[in-house]
Amino acid sequence: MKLYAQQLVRYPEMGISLDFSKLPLTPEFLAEMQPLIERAYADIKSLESGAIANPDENRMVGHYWLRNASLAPNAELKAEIDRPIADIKEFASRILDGSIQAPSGRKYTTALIIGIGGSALGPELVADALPNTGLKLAFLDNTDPDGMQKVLDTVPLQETIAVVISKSGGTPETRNGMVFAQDFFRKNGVAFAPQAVAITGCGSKLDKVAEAEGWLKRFPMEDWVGGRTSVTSVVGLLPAALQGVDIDSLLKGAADMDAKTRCTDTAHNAAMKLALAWYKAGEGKGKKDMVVLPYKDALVLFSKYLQQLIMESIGKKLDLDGNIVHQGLAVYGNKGSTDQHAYVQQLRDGIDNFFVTFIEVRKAAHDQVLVENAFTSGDFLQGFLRGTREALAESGRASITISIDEVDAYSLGMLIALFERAVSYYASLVHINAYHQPGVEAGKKAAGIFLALLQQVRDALASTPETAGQIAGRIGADEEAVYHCLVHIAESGSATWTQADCACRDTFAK
Ligand SMILES: O=P(O)(O)OC[C@H]1O[C@H](O)[C@H](O)[C@@H](O)[C@@H]1O
Repeated sequence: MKLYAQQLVRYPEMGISLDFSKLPLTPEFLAEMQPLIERAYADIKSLESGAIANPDENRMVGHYWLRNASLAPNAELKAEIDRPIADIKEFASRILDGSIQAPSGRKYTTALIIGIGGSALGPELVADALPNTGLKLAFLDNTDPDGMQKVLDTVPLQETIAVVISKSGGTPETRNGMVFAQDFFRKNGVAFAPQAVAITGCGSKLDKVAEAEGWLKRFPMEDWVGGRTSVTSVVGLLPAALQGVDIDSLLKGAADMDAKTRCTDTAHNAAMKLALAWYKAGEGKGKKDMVVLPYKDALVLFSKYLQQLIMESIGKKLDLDGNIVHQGLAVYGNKGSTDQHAYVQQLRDGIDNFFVTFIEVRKAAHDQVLVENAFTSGDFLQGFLRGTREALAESGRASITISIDEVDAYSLGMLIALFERAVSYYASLVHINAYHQPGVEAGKKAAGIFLALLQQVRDALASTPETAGQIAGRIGADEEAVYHCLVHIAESGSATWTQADCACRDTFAK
């Protein structure tokens, strides 16, 4: 049998196949990995049965139940899944058919989604990948005031429903997005609360604000769903339903992939094979980055989505026994064949520190135009995919190719579940906790310290010009940090800044 056929995992009834022939999982490698493979199957089984799979936060990890509620360990949890889905569908259909109208009396046409990280990347992926037959979606996914203003300037406020998403309900960027949007609504004479929906944990800060202000609707978010695996929860499903996506199809794609990759026969388990390929490529230590190259514009955000899913899950300092391991799997990518005109040069000829995951989409709805002789654009796209894959292989560069028939709600659900499960398996293979993110806290704490210093520096600014060093000396703070506070204060218009030849002699005054 040819290698490409030997190294293929196919689920023809689902329209997906994975070709590992350019990163072959040899019988010897599989035999060597068998003990770890068995551990990974046992781990995912206990995770799906409701074990505390996130020991640090003492939480169950239940995103797989979201697409098959019967797996949830008890009736209460099962109801927590079924009820919101019915609720989402009912709410979205009433928004779409106009039976819930904006206070202006108009039908809603736009949804402004406010969230960040796991509370934005999934909805953004779905919004970009799938057709829009319902509301137009716009996103505030950062605390950059100029970025937010740019988005707000495009939304018709009197027919815009605002959906604020935060699992914790306390993420500063999302709170800032909400306050910024509220301010914009107010300045334009539109009340925010009657057009606002919250998706958040019960009793969170956001939940309390939404309740106190009488927002249109609050959807609870379960504590056993992590942000980066929340796209098949209310976080992803409500925006998708508002966009007009068939959310049952999305869930079905994910459920079917879950079912296929629950089997312990590795030869037929696409997610386990994916995890094993990652392991093989990077020797179980993440020594090679994963470049994601979807040859379909609709999937351009997929690499960004996978970046969080994989890097926040796998990038860990400690293993489950507390040993320092500094695990990780770096992910980047854009789309083929655009990348061929950007960084594929390095992939082919430069440093060999990566493997590629090609994503091929077999069908194209608009491929009737002959662009050269008998060839269409789609022929070229296919040619570039196959050509790049071969050219990389010729120079010894490994790749995996995932092929799907088309990008629709079903196949997107399928891809999301495939990678979620590969992450679960890979985390077990390398023995780390995939479901916490302790490292993220360090940046948040440091930002808090900066803000406290910013206030101190603002209060300390005098009308006589002083250098950062002089102010730092007066308030007993670090000179470099004070300098950056002063520049920020000056650039926001609250101080004058006289620049000297050398930065350390710059002076600042009120
Ligand atoms: O949904 P939220 O609680 O607002 O969290 C949004 C995001 O922020 C955090 O910093 C985490 O690192 C992410 O995993 C999370 O998705």
